[in-house]
Amino acid sequence: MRTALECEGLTKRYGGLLAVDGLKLCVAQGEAYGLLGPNGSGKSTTIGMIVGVLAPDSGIARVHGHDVWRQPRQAKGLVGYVPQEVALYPDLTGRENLRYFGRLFGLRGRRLAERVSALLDVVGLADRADQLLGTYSGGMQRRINIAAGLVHEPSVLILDEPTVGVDPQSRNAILESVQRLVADGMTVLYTSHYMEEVEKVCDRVGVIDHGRILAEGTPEELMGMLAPGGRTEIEVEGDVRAAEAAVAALAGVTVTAHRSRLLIAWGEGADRLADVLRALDGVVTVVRTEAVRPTLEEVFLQLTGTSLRD
Ligand SMILES: Nc1ncnc2c1ncn2[C@@H]1O[C@H](COP(=O)(O)OP(=O)(O)OP(=O)(O)O)[C@@H](O)[C@H]1O
Repeated sequence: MRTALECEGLTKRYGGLLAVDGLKLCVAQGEAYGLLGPNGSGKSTTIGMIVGVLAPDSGIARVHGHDVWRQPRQAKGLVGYVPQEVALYPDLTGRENLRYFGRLFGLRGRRLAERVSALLDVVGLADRADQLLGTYSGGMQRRINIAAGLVHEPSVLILDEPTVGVDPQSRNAILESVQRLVADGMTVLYTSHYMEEVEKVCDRVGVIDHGRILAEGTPEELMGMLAPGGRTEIEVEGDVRAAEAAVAALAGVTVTAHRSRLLIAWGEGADRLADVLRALDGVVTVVRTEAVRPTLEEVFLQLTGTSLRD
């Protein structure tokens, strides 16, 4: 496994505020890593130090082994950075905007034209390419911003909350573009405070708060931390309170009732659905049983005691 991106002891203070606190991060080549945390948790500050626009107080960030501060040219050339703010020209078309960024990176002639066309395809905007950027929706402008971050063929793409404030259709288009890039081998660092996004796009997720990674793992691993044995929802017909009491009498099973449904949390390694169904026999009619996946939001709540959307 080759490391594409690594941070060690990365620290940044703003006056008395410790925004990023000794952060350690390692992203393998071809991996999509999600930094998931609420507003103010230190995501943008971390990214600023990785892309070389913010000087760390201490610690180091490396891209393919190049120190971002000691070898900035090599490191920055390998990174495509998509900031939260759209930094484009409204009076140029989408294609002209991308041509402009391509020229900044030394592309000319046919190579530039081909690269721009390919990028318009990646972000799904080929059909709007020759209209003025000012006529695009906010979400479309974000997609051109992503294409601009890719113009110099970086090996690592860093996206800072790329879907904030965009309409659902554009949000899906953005997620699909990132998924396509990952499938084609791009290394991605993706920040978000939406767990369903990092679940969809990322192989591994770090939960960040107060500038520290609190937990790290695949989305499944993070969810497994919450209810080790998983949970099951059982829809019943009849006296749901009597059903709740019958299940509560079983050892090692936690049950709560909501309307016509029982939510059952199993203890570690103990899926006792057969026992539960036996306990319900003659008390209520079981209509449906379904395994429930915990959300990353619940994981975050458990880790930090605060909601992800604070
Ligand atoms: N230039 C600055 N001066 C002072 N404090 C700052 C500055 N930039 C960020 N902060 C503070 O540092 C902390 C981390 O902010 P940061 O922007 O990195 O978080 P974030 O997770 O990216 O949040 P958001 O999604 O709101 O951008 C916050 O408490 C923020 O208020």
